[in-house]
Amino acid sequence: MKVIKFGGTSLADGPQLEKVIAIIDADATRQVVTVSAPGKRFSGDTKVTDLLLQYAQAAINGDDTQAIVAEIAARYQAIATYFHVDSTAIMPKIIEQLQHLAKQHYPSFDYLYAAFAGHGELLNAQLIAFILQATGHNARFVSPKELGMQTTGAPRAATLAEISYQKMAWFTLASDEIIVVPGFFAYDEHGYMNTFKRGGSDITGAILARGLKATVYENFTDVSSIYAVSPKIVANPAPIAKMTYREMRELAYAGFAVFSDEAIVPVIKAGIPINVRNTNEPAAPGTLIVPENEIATTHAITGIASDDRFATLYLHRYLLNKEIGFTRRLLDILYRHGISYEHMPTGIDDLSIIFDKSLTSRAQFEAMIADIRTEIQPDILEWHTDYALIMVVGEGMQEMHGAVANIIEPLTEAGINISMVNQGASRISVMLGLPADQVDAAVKVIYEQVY
Ligand SMILES: Nc1ncnc2c1ncn2[C@@H]1O[C@H](COP(=O)(O)OP(=O)(O)O)[C@@H](O)[C@H]1O
Ligand SMILES: N[C@@H](CC(=O)OP(=O)(O)O)C(=O)O
Repeated sequence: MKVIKFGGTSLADGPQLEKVIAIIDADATRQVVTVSAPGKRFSGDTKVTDLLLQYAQAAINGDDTQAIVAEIAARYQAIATYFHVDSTAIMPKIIEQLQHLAKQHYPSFDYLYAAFAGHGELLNAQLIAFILQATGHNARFVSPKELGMQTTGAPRAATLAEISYQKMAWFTLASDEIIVVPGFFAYDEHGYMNTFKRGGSDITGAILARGLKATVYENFTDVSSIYAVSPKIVANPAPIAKMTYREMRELAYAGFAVFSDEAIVPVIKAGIPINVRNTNEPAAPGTLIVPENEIATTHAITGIASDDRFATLYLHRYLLNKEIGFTRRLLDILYRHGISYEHMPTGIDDLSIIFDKSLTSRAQFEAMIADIRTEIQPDILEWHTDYALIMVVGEGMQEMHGAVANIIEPLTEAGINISMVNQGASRISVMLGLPADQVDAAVKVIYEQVY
């Protein structure tokens, strides 16, 4: 059995869903179908998830929500209309669930946002199961709850409770049936809808692959390959035919938006290969992501990823490295404010902390900085919100001599100033930190150098 996941771009409208159904039909073992919410139909369009977040905001503000509900419903209606199905049997249910969202009580705004956002996938899975049935498939909608999936943690950045896998082992799939499972969300122990982080339908697919013991996890998107560098930065970059889990995890963390970094973890545990493929070119083999022992390294560097979602705090204080308990006091402040950090490179008198801006609000950061000023009293404190990281990743880097010099020298020649270099911990990557406005230029220079 294969688990297949279709991203928002693969489900944006009727013609896209038609391609998806052809892909399901082409292989009888593609029985577990995970779906995202309808994504962008064209550049500048708005994803249904983002429309739902607008709806959530309007509901919080007490604004009139009729127009936004109609806009969201129209996205589903257009898909139903394309397939000429009897939409009176499904659309009223979709509209009712949308309207019900604004009438419910939530423990906090975070729970409210999570519930609104997750409905993009919930309603799409219901609609797709309905269309599959109407077009002669033995298909049914299956909720994450029915499968035994249970979330834990923050409502909008949840993780799966480990107990879920025991429950999932009890789920039985008939030999000839197709199940359609909404991606991106599940319910917590109190029954509240929680979502994984944005892009989290990839995570659902990976959980299903592990929990239902798939032979492969096929992840269908809108590119025929994972490329050595983002096609948004370099035109026609080199495709990657095969890579390891840990290469993918590091690259995904640092900006390869094509696959979510957290989605690697469940499949690693089960050793299931991931195959990233293109809905618009289903015959292309795509990229295979496999365990470390299944790959013979062909080149030292597999990929170069970059992301500007970071901020950095720089602290300078003489004899900082001699002061016992300094780091602990600093981390206590972060802990008190509920802030997690990404990296903390240190020198003898200096320390930087790199944060992921998408995880923390501006107000939280400001309160944290105020406490650091009073409690730590650094000689210099700088806060930079436009910070980017580049990850140069490859299994072959472990044996490569002069890897860092090979990357840094051409950047220096190009006048690009790198403020942080970190190699070592993972042995398969070099991490560079730099101002966000220089990141694309730096990625191009590195790509030219290593490919
Ligand atoms: N290294 C890369 N290789 C391929 N695609 C990449 C890479 N880095 C970023 N992307 C982007 O990821 C996009 C696909 O991911 P996403 O938008 O999440 O798709 P989906 O809608 O299928 O979930 C591609 O269109 C591409 O622009
Ligand atoms: N729809 C959710 C989850 C997701 O995975 O979407 P997509 O497949 O469009 O990246 C989001 O926008 O975050």
